[in-house]
Amino acid sequence: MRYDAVVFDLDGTLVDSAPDMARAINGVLATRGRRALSLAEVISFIGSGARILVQRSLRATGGIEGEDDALAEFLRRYETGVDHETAVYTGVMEMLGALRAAGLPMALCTNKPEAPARDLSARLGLGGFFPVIVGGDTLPVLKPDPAPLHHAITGLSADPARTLYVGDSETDYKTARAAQVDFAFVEGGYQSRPIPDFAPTHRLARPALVGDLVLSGVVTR
Ligand SMILES: O=C(O)COP(=O)(O)O
Ligand SMILES: [Mg+2]
Repeated sequence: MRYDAVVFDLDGTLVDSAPDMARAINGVLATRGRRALSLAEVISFIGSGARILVQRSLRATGGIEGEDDALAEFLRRYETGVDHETAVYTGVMEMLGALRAAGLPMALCTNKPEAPARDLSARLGLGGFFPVIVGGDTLPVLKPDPAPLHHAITGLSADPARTLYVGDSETDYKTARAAQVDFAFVEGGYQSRPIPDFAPTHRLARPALVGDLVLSGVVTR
């Protein structure tokens, strides 16, 4: 058994995007007279998409009233600076290059809305690796519903049974499980709590190791 396609999560898996998300949400909070969130707090709120990030941030600083306006302002602020401080994790460009050279089709499946996901990928030089990018607003449902992952796999014309999903969060784990797709958990991303009943197919200390895992053609369960 070897993998014929790989789908990646974005935030906390391929890129360290939390600083720009923190700047945008703290801008929203400042205009409402709320306190600023620490980077660690923001990281703990990432993983379920922009609306949930805004909801959690408002709730943590006094209450969720005005959520729709706050979400619109968050997206405006975020979209004007998606790549100010966001960096691709070490070794990721080389790993993606190696997978592409081996002919593996690759997609992104992120809960970040599709427009900033595409913009960020393009700005960081990742866009060319991913003919398919599924964001948190591409479909009516987002992860952990399995539909976005299935949509990405279908977009690649790949076989779900031979596809690996790579992510950093409980949301990604649940998504892969619901989609019945093998899952490689990348440590050191934005997952700040232990995941209940956690049994990923693979655990990797860093995202760059996806290359060795997939290109070795060996599946260790
Ligand atoms: O934007 C989020 O909440 C999470 O994004 P991710 O799915 O790329 O980790
Ligand atoms: Mg993530």
